[in-house]
Formats: sequence, C-alpha cells, structure tokens
Amino acid sequence: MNSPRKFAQPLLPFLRDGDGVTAFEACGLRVDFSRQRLTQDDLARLVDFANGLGLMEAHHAMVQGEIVNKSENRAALHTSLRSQDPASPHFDEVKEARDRAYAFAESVRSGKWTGCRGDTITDVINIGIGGSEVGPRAVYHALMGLPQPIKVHFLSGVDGVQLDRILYGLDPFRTLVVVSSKSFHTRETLVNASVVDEWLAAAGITGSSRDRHVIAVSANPDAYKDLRIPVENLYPLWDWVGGRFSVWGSIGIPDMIALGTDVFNQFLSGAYEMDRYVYDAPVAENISALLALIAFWNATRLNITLQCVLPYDERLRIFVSWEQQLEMESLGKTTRADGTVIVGNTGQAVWGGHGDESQHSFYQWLREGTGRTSIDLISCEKPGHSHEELHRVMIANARAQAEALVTRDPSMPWFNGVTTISISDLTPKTLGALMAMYEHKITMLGTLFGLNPFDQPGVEFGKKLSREAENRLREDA
Ligand SMILES: O=P(O)(O)OC[C@H]1O[C@](O)(CO)[C@@H](O)[C@@H]1O
Repeated sequence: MNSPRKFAQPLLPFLRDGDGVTAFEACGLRVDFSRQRLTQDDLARLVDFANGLGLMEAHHAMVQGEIVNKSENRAALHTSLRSQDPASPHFDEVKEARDRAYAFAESVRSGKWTGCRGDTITDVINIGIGGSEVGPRAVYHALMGLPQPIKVHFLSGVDGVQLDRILYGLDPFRTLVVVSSKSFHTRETLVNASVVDEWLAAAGITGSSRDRHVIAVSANPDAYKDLRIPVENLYPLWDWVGGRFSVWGSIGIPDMIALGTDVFNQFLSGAYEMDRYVYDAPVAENISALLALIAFWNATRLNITLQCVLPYDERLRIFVSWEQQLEMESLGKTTRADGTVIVGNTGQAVWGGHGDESQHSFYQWLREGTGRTSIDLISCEKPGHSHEELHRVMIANARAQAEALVTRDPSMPWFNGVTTISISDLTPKTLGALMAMYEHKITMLGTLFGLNPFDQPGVEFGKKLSREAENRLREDA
C-alpha cells in the first residue's frame, strides 16, 4: 500500500462554497474569485484588516500626490498621466506634454514628419529596457492591426542577435529611433543607441539630418545633450512616475505613432475609468483591493509564493512580462518603508504564458507537481479575429482549465487558487482598465505588506558589478 504522501494537503475551502458574492464587474472586466482558497468569513476579516490599516486612505494619498515613495522622496503619480480631472496633480504639465507627443505622433503618421531625404516613416525602433520597453511592447502587441502601416521594433538588451534581426531589411531613411530611458543612465539603452547611431551614420544620416530620425524620452533634462539631439526632440517623463508605471505618458510615443492618438486616448480613458472606480469603491467591492487582499492571504496564510498569469488570447501574450516586472520589481522586498524587517512572505514570483500553449507545457506541473500556485486565468469573450471554431475551442479550454486547475485528490501535495478575469471585448479602453487594475492591486499590496512598492534598490548592486566586469574585460582586450 502506498505510504501517505509526505506533503498531502487536505482540501481547502473555496470562496464559492460559502454564500456571498464571489465575482465583481467594472470597466468591461469580470473578475471571479470563486476558485480562490478562503471562506467568505476569511474574506470579511481581510476586508476589516484592510480598512483598519487605512488601505483606501493610503490609495487616495497616492493619487493626490503625497510623497509615498519615501526612500526616493517622491510622489507616485502614474494616475495623473491618464487623469481627465483638471484638479489632479500636474494636470497642465501632463496635458502640455501629451499634446506635444500627440502632435508629433500624428505628424509622423500623416507623413508630415519625414526622414532627412523626405521619405515617410515606416518603422520605429524603440530603444529602452524594463519599464521603458515592456509596457509599450505589451500595448503594441495587444492593439496592433493587420496590416500595421508603421511597425515598432523593440530593442532592449545588449544583444547583437536581437539588434541584427531588427535592423535586417530596415531602411534607415524610413526609420525613426526613440531612445527611452527615465534615468538616461541605463547601460543597455545607451550602448544600443550608439550602435544604432553607427547604422544611421553608415547610411550618411548624421548631424542635422539625424535630427529627423532620433528622438528621446526621459526624466533626465540633459538627455538631449547626451544624445546630441535638439531639445525639441526630447519628450519628458518625470521622477514622480515609476518606470514600470510609465506606459501612459511619453514612453508610449511608439504606440501613439503606430496605433494613432485616438487609440491611445481610449487606452488612457479606460485606465482613468478604472482609476475612478478603484478610488471610490469600498474595499469589499473593489476589484483591485480584493485582488491585493487575496494575494496577501495566499502569500502570508497559504504560503503560495507563485503567481501564474495565463491569458487565453495572443493579444495579451506580452502583458504577462509587463505584469511580471510591475509585480516583482514592486514587491520583491523584505523591509518595510520604515526599515523594519518583514517576517514571512511578501511579493510572489510572477510567471506565465499563453494559456492554451501552457496547457501543453507546464500544466502537468500545475496539476500534479508539488507546488502551490495562485493563477489569474484571463480570457476575452469577443475574439480579436473571425475564426469562430478557434474561438469556441479557446473559450472552452479557458473555462474548463479554470476548473481542472483546482480539482484534485486531497492526498496530493499541490494546490492552486484560481481567479478568472473575463474581458467582454479587448479594446484599447479595456486594455487600459486591465493594466490600471493590476497597477492598483500592486500598490495596494505594498500597503498591506507595509513596504515601498515604488523603488528598486536591489537592482543597483548587479549593475555595479556589471560595470566593473565590463571595465576588466575592456582592460584585458
Ligand atoms: O528607464 P530607465 O531609467 O532606462 O530604466 C529602465 C529600467 O531599469 C530599472 O531601473 C531596473 O534596472 C527599472 O526599474 C526600469 O524600468
């Protein structure tokens, strides 16, 4: 007779087992927590805990511009980048910058802005990494059309193969380069910018003609000097916006050019609608607060340290990478804002992939391994294509797997909690709402853990060692 498994995990309650609401709708999104592993009483206690902690007060303080990023002595005002409320912090400054970016984007789209020889622009190379890359790439991948008149290519790491594959076949006279870096100190971005410069120069695009092909986005006012471009080719970002929260502003210029400013406006208005809803909804009915509370419960009570994001839609493939940086760079910390050490789990490790593909990849591990995972399974009711049969099978998979991923024999060591997120129709608006919903989940989790979700001190040490290693390699060369 098989000996009982060492880590057998008894059956845990589902939220759906109790009487009470388990699904919530806002801004075209339906979020269903019924397959998460807690009781309605547990959830009620979490809501009391959040209210006792002043979760919504902390959220309001962030949106109103208080210095919530204490270690860097900064506000965190990504909400202002999409606000339609003239009373919101920096409203005029943001509007002026947006109007400038929109005017530029539309001049490129209309062909009014041409390359130095008068050619219309057909390709944009975004040179940037982290928050200066994955947000605009996620939006472009979600909303790009067929055909896509102006294509965007994302050059991020210092990887010559990525560079060669991007430049291959590109016409420098029809290419616009957007160098995006909040700090303008990021090694990868600066090295890539200089190599792409050589590519332009090899075609004879130098000096003033280069000004038709290179712009920059940065919070560093001297960026234009470093890049030797006219100041009017610099589009601002501000230190009161975190890099991983910055897609809503000038960092989104490649998307404004490729998708159009109407689409970008809808994207912003979807996020603003979510901001209004999250700002006003009480914790017990607030989707972002509930996502945060259940993640907090999973991490601190159920020792679930893994968050798996599974979109059943090609358009959300890159969204997983965006959410990974957002969540892990924000919550991968063990000290509170006051410096005291947090005992126990904090931010979860985020991973994932296209849901349907993942079924034939790591679902074996999710269903019979020894892990504990919280899963966001995302699907779109209305497909982004006209292949009815494909959509029928995709939706069937998404719905069935949500159940399969929580169905198990109590002797098994693994267990999962599943949240399903159903998007009525993935439009620029609902994409904005989805991304804003996750941003608020993350900043609220910062409050629940007591940590600062807006800095990333842990990345500096590796950068320092990299620079030293680079210098040694240069000396030895
Ligand atoms: O926009 P920048 O300043 O080039 O930084 C790029 C990325 O690098 C990081 O600082 C991490 O190294 C991220 O926080 C940021 O999004």
